[in-house]
Amino acid sequence: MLTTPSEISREDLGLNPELIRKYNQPAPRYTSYPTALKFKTVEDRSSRSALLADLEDAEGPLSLYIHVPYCRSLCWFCGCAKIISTNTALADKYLDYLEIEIERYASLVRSDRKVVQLHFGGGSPNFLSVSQINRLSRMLRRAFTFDEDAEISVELDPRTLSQAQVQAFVELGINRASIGVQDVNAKVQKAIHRIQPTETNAKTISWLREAGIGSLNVDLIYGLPHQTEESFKDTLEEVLTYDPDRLAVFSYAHVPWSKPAQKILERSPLPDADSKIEILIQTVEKLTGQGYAHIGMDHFAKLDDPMVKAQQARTLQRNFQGYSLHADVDICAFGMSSISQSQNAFRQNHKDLDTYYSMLDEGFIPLEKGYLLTRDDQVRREVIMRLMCDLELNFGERGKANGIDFDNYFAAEIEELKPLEEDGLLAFNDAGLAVTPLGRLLIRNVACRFDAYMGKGAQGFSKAI
Ligand SMILES: C=Cc1c2[nH]c(c1C)Cc1[nH]c(c(CCC(=O)O)c1C)Cc1[nH]c(c(C)c1CCC(=O)O)Cc1[nH]c(c(C)c1C=C)C2
Ligand SMILES: C[C@H]1O[C@@H](n2cnc3c(N)ncnc32)[C@H](O)[C@@H]1O
Ligand code: MET
Ligand code: SF4
Repeated sequence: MLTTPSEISREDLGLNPELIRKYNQPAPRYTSYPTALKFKTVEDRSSRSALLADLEDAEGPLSLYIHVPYCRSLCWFCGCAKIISTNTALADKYLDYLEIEIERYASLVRSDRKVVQLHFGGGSPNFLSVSQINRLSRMLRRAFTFDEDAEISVELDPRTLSQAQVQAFVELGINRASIGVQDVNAKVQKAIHRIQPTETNAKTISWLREAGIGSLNVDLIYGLPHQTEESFKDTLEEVLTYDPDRLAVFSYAHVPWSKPAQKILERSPLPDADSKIEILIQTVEKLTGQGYAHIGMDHFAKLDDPMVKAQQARTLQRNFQGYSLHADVDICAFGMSSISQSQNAFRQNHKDLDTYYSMLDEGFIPLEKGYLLTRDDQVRREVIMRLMCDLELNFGERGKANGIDFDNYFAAEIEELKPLEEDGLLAFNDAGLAVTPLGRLLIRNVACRFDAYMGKGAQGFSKAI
């Protein structure tokens, strides 16, 4: 039986840099299985229809994702799909196309499906002006029916946020917000090209709280230039004074082959692997000592947060937005590069804005890539997702849920997990296995044992720590 320990100490983690180094290998973040790297280019009309087919008669709740790619300036560490501009008018055109896409998509799904979740991500959704936010709100409400209790969340860049925008998002219905802080140290901020004074964060938090937003998340990154254990301790202490409900503390993913601007960071001193491990251990100790649970990987939430309750109830989910409370939803994602997910398929929109526009002009759903899950994919997806969320696996239950004899189906995988038990990442028990606090940090390296596509090459993925 898994418990969510309120405090995790260095000893619990079996601090052994050797061991962490051994397991800190590139592995997917499993926001999907198979990962987006497995998606196949949509070649023709029939493969597009095949990807859309399982939307046609599907029922059940919907989760919507809207990608707003614009940002006013470039953070050199950034791994997201974004376009840098200060020209707000660009977003008018973007909204014109989002409107086409939303209407075209909505005509494919049953009109009695209710939206239980809506997330605005980016880029920076607060690149939009107040009137643009209002317009987006109208088009979503026109196309879809929202559940009264829908969870509506937005990612905000505090540096460019106004109180009027907060108000507009509140009128749209947001009840959760996530703000990018990354690091509060001035030297680090200069090195990453993101100057964000403390007062800016404080003002943002107070606007959001005053507006009645009950759930706030703060994003931080460790592994950035000039960061040390000492400097990151200050960042954590400062951010804890904001009293966020959730924290995401990401390991800096250095992928200069896909994000060339990250090469600029190579000119500054980056913490080495051992310092990153120290920073992470300190983070887990500090946050779990201050009333946060370690959900797994990079996520922390207050002990009374619904996310912690969902984890205890084994109902937590994992998708492209990270961890989520909504089970059995189809994700309909709109905008450049966004990824949709339904029972049997993943669909990704074009990552190039002009192509995204021209596909919509030509009357299509602007898909670039997609993937139809095989039966084996579905089994493995279920097992990997439960492991990532529950931090344990009940072999009997997983077998039953997937109509397989688990021990038989995964005999080779179970064998491969034995060395991980010896190294203290997990423990086998009568029912199956449970991940240890050390294993939580390396959960993607545990999960990838169930990934049929990992093989020898894990190219393109970042390391866990
Ligand atoms: C706000 C921007 C986003 C971040 N992640 C995503 C978005 C929209 C979603 C996303 N992240 C990844 C994929 C690919 C599919 C997958 O592997 O599940 C998608 C659709 C993975 C990913 N994210 C980063 C890298 C380097 C990779 C690929 C390799 C890997 O799995 O490690 C960088 C990165 N981007 C974001 C974060 C938080 C992050 C790393 C911590 C934001
Ligand atoms: C959405 C969140 O993703 C995080 N983020 C953006 N780019 C990277 C990267 N290269 N590595 C790790 N985290 C990143 C930031 O913390 C941002 O706020
Ligand atoms: N763009 C915002 C920020 O950096 C939101 C998180 S990054 C997608 O603050
Ligand atoms: S971190 Fe946020 S604000 Fe910075 S470039 Fe990336 S998406 Fe834009």
